Amino acid sequence: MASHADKSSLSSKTGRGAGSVSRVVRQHTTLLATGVLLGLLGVGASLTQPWSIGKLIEAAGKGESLAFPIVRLVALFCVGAVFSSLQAYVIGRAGENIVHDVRHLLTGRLLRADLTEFGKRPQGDILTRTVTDTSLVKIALSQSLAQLIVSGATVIGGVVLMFLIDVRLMLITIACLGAASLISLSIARKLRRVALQNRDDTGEFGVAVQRVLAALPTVKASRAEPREAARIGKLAERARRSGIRVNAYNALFTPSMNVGTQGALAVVVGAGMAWVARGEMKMADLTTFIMYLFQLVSPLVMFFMGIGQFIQGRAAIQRVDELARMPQEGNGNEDAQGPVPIAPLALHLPAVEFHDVRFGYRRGEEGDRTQVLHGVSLTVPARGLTAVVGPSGAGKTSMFQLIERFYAVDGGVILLGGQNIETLPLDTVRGLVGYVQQDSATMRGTVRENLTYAHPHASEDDIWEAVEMAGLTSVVATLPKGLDTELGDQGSGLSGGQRQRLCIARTLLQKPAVMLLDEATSNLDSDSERDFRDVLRRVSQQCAVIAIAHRISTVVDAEKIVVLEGGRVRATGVHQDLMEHDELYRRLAGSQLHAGTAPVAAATYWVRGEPGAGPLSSALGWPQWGSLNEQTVRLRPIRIEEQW
Ligand SMILES: Nc1ncnc2c1ncn2[C@@H]1O[C@H](COP(=O)(O)OP(=O)(O)OP(=O)(O)O)[C@@H](O)[C@H]1O
Repeated sequence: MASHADKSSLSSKTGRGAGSVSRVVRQHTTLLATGVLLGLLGVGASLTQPWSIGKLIEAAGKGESLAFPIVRLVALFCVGAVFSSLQAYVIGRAGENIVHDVRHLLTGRLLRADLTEFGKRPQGDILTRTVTDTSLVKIALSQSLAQLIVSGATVIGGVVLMFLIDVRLMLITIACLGAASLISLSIARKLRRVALQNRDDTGEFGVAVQRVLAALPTVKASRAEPREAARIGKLAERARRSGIRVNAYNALFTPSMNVGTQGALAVVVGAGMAWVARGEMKMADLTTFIMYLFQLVSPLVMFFMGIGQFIQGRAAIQRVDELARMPQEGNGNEDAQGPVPIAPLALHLPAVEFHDVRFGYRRGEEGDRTQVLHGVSLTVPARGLTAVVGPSGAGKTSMFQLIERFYAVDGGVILLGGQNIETLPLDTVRGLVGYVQQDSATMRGTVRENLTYAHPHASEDDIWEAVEMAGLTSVVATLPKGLDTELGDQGSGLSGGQRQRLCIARTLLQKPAVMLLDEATSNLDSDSERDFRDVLRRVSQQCAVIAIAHRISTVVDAEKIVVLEGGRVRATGVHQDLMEHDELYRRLAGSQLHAGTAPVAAATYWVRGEPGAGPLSSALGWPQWGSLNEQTVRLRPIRIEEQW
């Protein structure tokens, strides 16, 4: 994994460092400039304070009235304090505005990100960049930048005034502070390096934690807790070590400046007092000089710290810019088009057509692809159930993802209601197509929020109709707060089958023109699945339903069945035809059947001890599928190894 330093230098080489963040910052320059101006006014006030103290000492020495010098001094203190707190508020506000806009921009781009590119990045890394790095951007572009300007101005102003007071003392001061600054600069350089390393280490720790949290049940079921704890522990240890190094350099940084200042102070006081004693210098001037020297220390330290912070912040800016440059769906023009009214699809045209569609997932560099679909052509009528069956890895889910336009085809064309989907706005495509995914995504939130996710303004009647159609009414009745029951992450609080039905109800509520069901019934029990078949019948009279069939019973009823193998359409027809003419379909029909009834079938096989009654129905004279009812199917024995 390349370090940030490497990435940073790469970015600057390609000239891509200044990007989205700098565009956001430009929108806040007025507020930032106001903050800096207030800071400079505060600097002006504080630089006149030692001069005013000198005047007070002079007046006291001459026995003049002290009232005016004291009032002037207090007024300068107050003005300085007001400007400095106003500056802190305005700069802080600008910083919050910047971080808000950067996060808003990033979130928008992440939500519209091209899925291929998105899939290449660890989610923990995306989270770190969106949350932590944006905070560093805020610090770099508001606090550190203002700190650099204000403390820089204080240092320059102080140095000039000290030169005016006494050149010899100033040269002594520059020599001492210069030596200390050189040491501090070299420490700052090392500090930056270890701080970047610490950010990398902390980021890797975050990625590892996120990875196990996302798969905690798997970790537990695999008894991998000790291994994961050790692995994450090592990363935490690495972050601790680099954190300690950061701390060590930080601990050296300020004291090295302090030593320089204290050295300068000692020499200045010694030499100055000698010159005062010899009458070569006034006591008031020496006091003023020493006060400037004191006043110089803190801005000087702040200046160097500001440099360190700004450098770290620049690395964060580059990381954020890199994320914001993530390729976008539809070339990023989707939002510009705004919501487009969605017209229903024409009934006389097929709902979906694939014409010689070729597709492969991009891996790594451009051009490096895993070819998945090799010239798929098929037609899905505007009404009725079309089933897609095929062995695992045949490309069934990939076809659905192309219809949803999660990915773009490499060749051929997909038509939705007679129109090329690539020419339709994404919003229209996804409004027309409802998708129940294989791993049925349910989210944290109430059941109602999950149901209305694709159709937030659905009426209560529509919600209950969808709940009823998906067979969820009795489930909702048992929930403590009905539709307003809170679910945990990934919908925990419901069973797998209930979550799946929830996703089906959500898609029904969307009233899509095309409904894609990716093994949507895999978690349903036989009774629920039978009810759902009725639902499918009804829904398929309202729209086109394309189902990746897990259960053979879903396929039996389908108006059209497409058999996919190795990314090619191998056969198309109705169940009976395919059983008669397609060898693979016959085989698949058998194995899908077993997948749904495996435990029963396997147990039957071994208990009965009828090894002769094997699974290859046609070979062993098994009855034709059409003549089987569900009960016969459930009792049919299979070999144990077929489960695998
Ligand atoms: N995001 C991805 N990146 C790279 N390759 C992928 C990706 N998703 C799927 N594939 C590959 O594409 C091929 C087809 O996958 P797909 O999920 O479409 O198959 P499927 O027929 O739906 O399989 P299953 O029935 O097991 O769900 C597989 O070889 C798979 O490894």
